[in-house]
Amino acid sequence: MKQSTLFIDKAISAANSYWKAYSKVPFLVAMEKGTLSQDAFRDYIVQDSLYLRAYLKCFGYAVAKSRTLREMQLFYEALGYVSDGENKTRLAYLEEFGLSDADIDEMTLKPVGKAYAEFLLTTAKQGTVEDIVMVTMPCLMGYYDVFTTLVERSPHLAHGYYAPMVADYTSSRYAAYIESWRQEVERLCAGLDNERQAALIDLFVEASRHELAFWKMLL
Ligand SMILES: Cc1ncc(C[n+]2csc(CCO)c2C)c(N)n1
Repeated sequence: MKQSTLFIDKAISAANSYWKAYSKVPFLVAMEKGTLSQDAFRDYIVQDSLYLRAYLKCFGYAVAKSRTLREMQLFYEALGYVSDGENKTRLAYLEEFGLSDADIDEMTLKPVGKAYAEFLLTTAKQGTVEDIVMVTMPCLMGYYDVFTTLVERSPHLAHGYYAPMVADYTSSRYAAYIESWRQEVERLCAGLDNERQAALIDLFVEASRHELAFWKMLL
């Protein structure tokens, strides 16, 4: 296979050791085997709901830091996409546990999730649009990678209790969304000098490390 020269693929290669580990974490293996407890899944939905609030704010910062109207629209749309798309499934699970987003507002992230959220928000506050993009991509792209790997390995996941969640992250709509971000990353980062590119890859790797820690925090 011809090796990709896209900037995003360079970043994913640099974070390869983390990405390879995602689908092997105890939480996901238990989900796959059908042994995950309701308590552990509830905890995930709660922690993830809290995490997503920080994640959404990053796109808010990106809107404010945009240099063109097109960039503003890109991040405004990303905010909408994450808030609507992701939310429906998450809200349905939350409801099943007798919780609402208002309840979540009163809850707190565990230290590992908090460290990830703080890393995202510090980068968003201090950084440029490119920094924000590279720090938010491991979440968006990593989930596609994780859930496509999982259903390939265990096709039954496309049907059971976790089906709505699995469908969200493996759909052709989601695949197209990822593809559009791969191209945006290229437009934004391909022309930057080596030093800037290296710094952006470092941010991507660091966010990937936090993603893995988040998965490991859950079980
Ligand atoms: C810790 C953590 N990391 C990644 C995601 C996945 N995710 C968050 S926003 C988004 C974009 C599309 O809705 C995706 C895929 C998550 N939920 N929680």
